[in-house]
Amino acid sequence: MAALEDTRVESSDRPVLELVDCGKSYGNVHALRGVNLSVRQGEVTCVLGDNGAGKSTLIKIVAGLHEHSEGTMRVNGEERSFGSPRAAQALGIATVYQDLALAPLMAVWRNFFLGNEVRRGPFLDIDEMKRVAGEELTKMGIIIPDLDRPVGSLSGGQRQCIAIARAIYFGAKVVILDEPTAALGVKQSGVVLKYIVKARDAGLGVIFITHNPHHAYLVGNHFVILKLGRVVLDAHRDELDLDRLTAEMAGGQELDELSHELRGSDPGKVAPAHEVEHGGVPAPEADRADGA
Ligand SMILES: Nc1ncnc2c1ncn2[C@@H]1O[C@H](COP(=O)(O)OP(=O)(O)OP(=O)(O)O)[C@@H](O)[C@H]1O
Repeated sequence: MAALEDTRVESSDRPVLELVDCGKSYGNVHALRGVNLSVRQGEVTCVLGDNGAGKSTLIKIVAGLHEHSEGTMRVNGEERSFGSPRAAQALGIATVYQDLALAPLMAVWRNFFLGNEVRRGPFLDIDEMKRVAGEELTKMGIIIPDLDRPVGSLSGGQRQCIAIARAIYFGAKVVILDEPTAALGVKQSGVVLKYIVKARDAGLGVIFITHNPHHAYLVGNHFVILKLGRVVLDAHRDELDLDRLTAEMAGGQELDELSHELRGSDPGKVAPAHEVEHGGVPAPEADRADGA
């Protein structure tokens, strides 16, 4: 499968964000152990993993919500420990959560500036905010004819794109996307995936958290699979194809063992996992929705 487009800027050699041997424990639960991750500008780094793999924990560390308990985190080569989301944002690390932190009843332009309002004296400078929001969204290829529309009336894909555009406008160098396509249908996922490519081409380091290897492979330059808090695969796009990524994500060997077991109990009904299309992964929710 080919990438959506390959017009990206030359990615830099030095990672903008780096985790070295990072770990996080909650009491005696080791949510992450020995995790190495390098995020480069102009690249999409996909972090894949099943439920409980440690994806949310990783996001929380990089977003400044939680401190890591082991290892080192570096931003532009300097060792850092954020302590708060504000500290992460100040270093250009923005997180777009699944629930988006957009206010559904507020207009598009108002959401774009939420928390960073432009004022003229004691008053909000509404004209200026509308002008800039319109200009920026258009520049980033997001066409929303009426900026006074409440954000809640837009499609899920458009909402994701506005949240990403907002992060970029306010100076993000790294943007972390927490399962941005998980709740979307095929068409809307496509809108978001195209926008991820735009963010990458604009020179951002994108961390794309997802369950879906098909979505990851469409836009990713670099793939990391987490399992039970550990990195089980860390590969560049030219080192693996979609089938291998899907099989690794599905736990190829475990699936083969399972299909072997199941075949023992009901022969003829269960195909060997490696013969099941897409490595035996059930069609993701997103792909079953109608995408409207
Ligand atoms: N606050 C917490 N206290 C105790 N254990 C936690 C806490 N947060 C996460 N864990 C545990 O850490 C492990 C990793 O969880 P995490 O939420 O990071 O996984 P995930 O990959 O995001 O999963 P999902 O896709 O289901 O959200 C799990 O075993 C989870 O139960």
